[in-house]
Amino acid sequence: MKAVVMAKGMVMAHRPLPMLNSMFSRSSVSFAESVFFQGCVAPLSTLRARGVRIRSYQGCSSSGNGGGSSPWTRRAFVVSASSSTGDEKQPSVGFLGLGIMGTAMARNLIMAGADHLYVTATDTLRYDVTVWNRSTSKCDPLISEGAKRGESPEQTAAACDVTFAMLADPAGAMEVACGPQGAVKGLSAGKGYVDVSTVDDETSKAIAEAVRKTGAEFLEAPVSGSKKPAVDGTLIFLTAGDKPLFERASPMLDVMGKSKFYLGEVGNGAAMKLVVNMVMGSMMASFSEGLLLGAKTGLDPKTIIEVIGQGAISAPMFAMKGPSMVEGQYPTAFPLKHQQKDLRLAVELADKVGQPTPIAAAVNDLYAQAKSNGLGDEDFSAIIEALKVNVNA
Ligand SMILES: NC(=O)C1=CN([C@@H]2O[C@H](COP(=O)(O)OP(=O)(O)OC[C@H]3O[C@@H](n4cnc5c(N)ncnc54)[C@H](OP(=O)(O)O)[C@@H]3O)[C@@H](O)[C@H]2O)C=CC1
Ligand SMILES: O=CCCC(=O)O
Repeated sequence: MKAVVMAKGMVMAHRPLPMLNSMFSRSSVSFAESVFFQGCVAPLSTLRARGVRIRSYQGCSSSGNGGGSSPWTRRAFVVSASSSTGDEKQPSVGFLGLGIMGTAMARNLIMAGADHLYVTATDTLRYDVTVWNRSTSKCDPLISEGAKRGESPEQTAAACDVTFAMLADPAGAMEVACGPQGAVKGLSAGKGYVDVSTVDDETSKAIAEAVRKTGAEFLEAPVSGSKKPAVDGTLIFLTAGDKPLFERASPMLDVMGKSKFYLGEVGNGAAMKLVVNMVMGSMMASFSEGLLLGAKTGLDPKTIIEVIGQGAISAPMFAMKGPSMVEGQYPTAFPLKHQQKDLRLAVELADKVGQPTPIAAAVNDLYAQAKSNGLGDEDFSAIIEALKVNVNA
């Protein structure tokens, strides 16, 4: 069993156990007390009093050497430990796809248990996490933070009770689930596969069918919320599929998110996600047009953002992205290429069910053009650049 003893979001680094022990036994006991009272880190004595045997640990620091009056201020630790009984089975969790979202989500699973440290020793780190990514180097930071390395999606799914997948698009999700070394090959009765990628309903249904043929259960669970909510563990899960898996995976979803919706049949989660992102893509394009039109008429874009922020159309997205858009900066949280993929999938879904979506269709064309102009890896707020090009053309 491992115990996580840290505040969420801190940067990890290795430290030897003797150093940890000496930190808590010498004059820096004040560190242990002060951090404990801030609710960040439990002193080792507290862990031991709760029956946890310390084996080894990794230290971490949020800001260089701590930056406070004590060199240990704002430091925290991940401790590999065993309980005095040692007979609990840790649920094993696989995570396939360590991009912007997957890395942050898997990290929260690795860190799970920090909030429970004060409850019982057996509540310390609840998950034994195995990670896999196509570009293997993306696994390294999480391995150093306590995860195991998966050799392939197949091997990861075979080794884990529940496996999550967070892939770029339908093709990636299919490849990882059903490809030659796909997760489906490692699944069997009793296991679960949770696809949190944003895909269309047909892809999700095809993966569900392949998963269920193995006897395993399937849940689609695309997320609303971007990089920061993924880091903060405040995503919104839009789930559908096998209810028993929803229930089994709920504690894991709660580690990564702030809320979850269960929407019934597979396909409903995908549809809900596409509806939300269709609206979001149009909002961002419209906001961009407003900023550029205002600027052309001589208005200060910062004042436009302030006025919008106080009225009925205020949105956290405008307040968050607007100031950097005005500066021509687009730090990537949600890549533009993925926003275009979601618009394309939403328009295809609308076609399939016979619902006109002329606004989304036009906005999709705009994002597609921005992507072919080299903006695909920028944040989707870079759509404003495509409008600058159009206006000048
Ligand atoms: N970023 C965001 O704000 C949000 C994104 N989403 C959705 O989540 C998903 C992931 O997004 P994000 O993390 O931003 O994307 P990234 O582009 O950062 O990561 C994509 C991941 O997919 C992997 N991948 C792509 N194609 C394949 C393939 N054929 N086989 C194996 N692996 C593949 C990549 O592997 P490799 O590293 O090897 O390239 C990488 O791990 C997307 O569906 C996106 O629409 C949902 C909510 C918010
Ligand atoms: O799919 C990406 C969603 C981004 C967000 O909800 O902010």
